[in-house]
Amino acid sequence: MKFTHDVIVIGGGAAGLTAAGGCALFGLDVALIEGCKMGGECLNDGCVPSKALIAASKRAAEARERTRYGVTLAKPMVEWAGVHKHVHDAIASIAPHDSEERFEEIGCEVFRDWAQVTGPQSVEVGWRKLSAPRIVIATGSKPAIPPIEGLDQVPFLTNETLFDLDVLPDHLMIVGGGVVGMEMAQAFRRLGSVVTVIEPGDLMARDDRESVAVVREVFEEEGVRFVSAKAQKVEGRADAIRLHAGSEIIEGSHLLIAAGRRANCNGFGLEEIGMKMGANGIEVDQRRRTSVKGIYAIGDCRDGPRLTHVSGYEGSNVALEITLGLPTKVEWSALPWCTYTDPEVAQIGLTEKDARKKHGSRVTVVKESFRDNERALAEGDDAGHLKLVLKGKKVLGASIVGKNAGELLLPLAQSITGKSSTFALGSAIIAYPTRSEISKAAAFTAWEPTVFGAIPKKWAQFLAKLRRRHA
Ligand SMILES: Cc1cc2nc3c(=O)[nH]c(=O)nc-3n(C[C@H](O)[C@H](O)[C@H](O)COP(=O)(O)OP(=O)(O)OC[C@H]3O[C@@H](n4cnc5c(N)ncnc54)[C@H](O)[C@@H]3O)c2cc1C
Ligand SMILES: NC(=O)c1ccc[n+]([C@@H]2O[C@H](COP(=O)([O-])OP(=O)(O)OC[C@H]3O[C@@H](n4cnc5c(N)ncnc54)[C@H](O)[C@@H]3O)[C@@H](O)[C@H]2O)c1
Repeated sequence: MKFTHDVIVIGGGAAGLTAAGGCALFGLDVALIEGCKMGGECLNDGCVPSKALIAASKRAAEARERTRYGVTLAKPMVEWAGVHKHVHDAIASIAPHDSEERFEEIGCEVFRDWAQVTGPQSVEVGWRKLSAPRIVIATGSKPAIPPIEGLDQVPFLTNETLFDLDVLPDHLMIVGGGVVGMEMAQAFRRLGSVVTVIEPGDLMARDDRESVAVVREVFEEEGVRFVSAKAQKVEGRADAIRLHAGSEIIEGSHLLIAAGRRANCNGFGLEEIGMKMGANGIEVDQRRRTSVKGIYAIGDCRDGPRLTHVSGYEGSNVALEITLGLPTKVEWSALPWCTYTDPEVAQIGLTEKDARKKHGSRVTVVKESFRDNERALAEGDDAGHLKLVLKGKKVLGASIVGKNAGELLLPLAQSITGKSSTFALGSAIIAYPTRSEISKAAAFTAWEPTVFGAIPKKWAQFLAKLRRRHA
């Protein structure tokens, strides 16, 4: 069979761009197909706008605490048009990196239309029929819309519309206290909205409970209200929405649904070619191969962790497998993630709870507080801690809550993957005063009983005795 390309990549988000770019850099003929915006969710309605909004909200929060360190700031004036512009300027500044022009330059043939899979090796896009021995599905996900009575009758926001708001909500009700719900709750509260989060289960359920408790306390101090119930019914109209949750009726101006994701895996031909689907996404093996030979699925469209760096990781794995024929499995033992609340909650590897489930009583935990970190004390910002989850001296995971916690994950990634030991981390020279010292302190604490144990003590005493005798 004569193929039009070596590989067809469907989806121009983090996953698809990495796979397509990687294959093109090895000189393959790549078709890259994107039906909507290049850059996908992360750039257009995910990470980038949310982090830009968080940056604006931090500035407002800083000014709201008028006098600090003996310095008084003016009362913050939040101008929504300016915040909106900042968010969209941030998107525009990163857009060239993900653009059609850049990927054409790298060597991809870029198609800006919706793809339809017509066979295990063929795809139609617009009027073109493409074929390749390998296809990569990287079609992402959509916000999941929970079954709430009346939701089809009232206007509601999702991450796809939130960043286009033309006014700051008076009262934002958020259904879902997961990652999106929590990041946006604090951002909008700090910008001046009244915010109510409706969550029946644990807030940020995947994270360490002690870390989340620190965040919850800060949120409550800042005035975010939590309702511990399921959103069951909504009614009303724009600017006057009533939401029923448990025994409460909450009235707000805007409603944000942040209740998880649904994979984009239907309606473009995958079922017709017999592709197996899992509970929430395309079923894949560890090499991201689907049940249809020659077709891979990566990123948010398959079941599994939904994060930009995971999409990128899977994209490069699949590119290596396709270009060099190297079977490349995913490996999650050092998977990091970070929720950009203030304080941040960062996690890598296993939480204490998951480690205990897996390794039982062999798990030990070392906890260091930022109250013992001199940089944090000097800055008067010492909320939070680092928990090192260990089996013997091996790091299984770490949970950090505190200012810039996400920046502290790198040495722990190296420790989990065996590229650096806890001993190396505990004895490294770290610039003073930095928050990174907390990782060194935790690693050293893990070694303390061994370093100052009976044998080294006896040896030191023996040497001291010898010295007294012979000096
Ligand atoms: C508010 C919010 C904040 C987030 N913040 C973070 C963060 O801080 N850090 C982090 O790691 N993750 C974050 N995420 C998650 C992150 O955005 C996603 O995990 C990531 O963008 C997924 O990338 P992807 O390439 O798999 O999918 P997507 O980016 O969704 O890309 C899929 C692309 O495929 C296209 N497509 C779909 N079907 C077809 C078709 N048939 N034909 C052609 N094109 C098609 C779509 O138009 C889309 O552009 C956030 C998510 C949200 C909602
Ligand atoms: N910083 C980051 O890395 C970051 C930021 C934002 C989003 N993301 C990614 O985006 C994805 C989606 O985030 P999310 O917050 O939408 O999902 P999530 O799965 O984190 O949280 C969804 C929450 O909605 C709740 N919920 C569902 N139905 C409800 C109802 N009827 N009433 C009240 N609550 C209800 C659930 O109990 C759950 O806690 C995540 O997979 C995450 O990985 C990552």
